[in-house]
Amino acid sequence: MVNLAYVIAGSEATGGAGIQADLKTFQELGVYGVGTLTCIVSFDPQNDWGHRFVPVEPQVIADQFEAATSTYDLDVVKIGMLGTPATIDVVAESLASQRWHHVVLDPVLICKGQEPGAALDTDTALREKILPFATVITPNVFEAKILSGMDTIESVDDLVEAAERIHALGPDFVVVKGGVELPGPDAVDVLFDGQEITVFSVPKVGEERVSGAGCTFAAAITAELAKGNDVERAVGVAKQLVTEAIEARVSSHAPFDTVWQGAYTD
Ligand SMILES: Nc1ncnc2c1ncn2[C@@H]1O[C@H](COP(=O)(O)OP(=O)(O)O)[C@@H](O)[C@H]1O
Ligand SMILES: Cc1ncc(COP(=O)(O)O)c(C=O)c1O
Repeated sequence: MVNLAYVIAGSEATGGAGIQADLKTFQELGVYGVGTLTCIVSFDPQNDWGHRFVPVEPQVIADQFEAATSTYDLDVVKIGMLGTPATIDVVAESLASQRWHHVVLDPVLICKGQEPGAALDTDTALREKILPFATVITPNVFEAKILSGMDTIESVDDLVEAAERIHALGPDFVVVKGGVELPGPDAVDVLFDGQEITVFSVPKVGEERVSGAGCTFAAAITAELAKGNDVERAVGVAKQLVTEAIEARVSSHAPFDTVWQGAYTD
């Protein structure tokens, strides 16, 4: 039987993050990936090679959704970067038209190419319109602070408190990722299912933030859920895969500091 997973996310032109990383991760885990593109992120030579962000027209997003869901029976979806309130509106309407077994939300707020004020609008729209669909949400420390209202997240106890607060917003499962942001030797994530906390911890691979790690992690959770695994097992597989991917990128001396290239090829 072919397992299918769906992703609604943005393109990150170097292939390290975004829908490219999502689809590669699905493939790596033996799941057929179907994708709907929400925005295009590239580098802007006019702006110190910072991010250039272009949203896809809402109607085109709706059309892609219709094509994907009328062709395949999709009931597990990952939501990555949406980017604007208008995109969030159309994705929320589309999600409401189907029944989902799992909706994995990676609450990417904005990328560097957007005005800082855009994060607030996007945050409000995500909370109001997409969060109610999420069965699993995977915030990093920055996103967890915004969603939980906590000023600081600096310890495993803080990750736990953030997970509990975010759980109260509605998702069935919350994974708060400490990553390199949490001080200490380990990359720690906590999963809260409303009753129990499970801690996933590995020694940090370097100290730098790795672009694409969050996309790969949430995509791996999604792929494992599409295979019928439970959330705790899916997070365990995702943690192992993302750690190996970061190790591979570091040891392969990828040409770009913050983007892992060829993570799965060594
Ligand atoms: N340097 C690292 N070494 C090991 N694991 C890491 C490292 N950086 C991030 N991770 C892990 O990768 C996953 C994605 O985390 P993170 O990078 O915080 O997400 P995001 O890309 O959303 O900021 C988490 O499981 C996190 O703990
Ligand atoms: C389209 C897109 N999606 C997602 C992300 C977030 O990537 P991650 O959190 O995995 O580093 C980025 C970051 O640049 C992006 O450009």
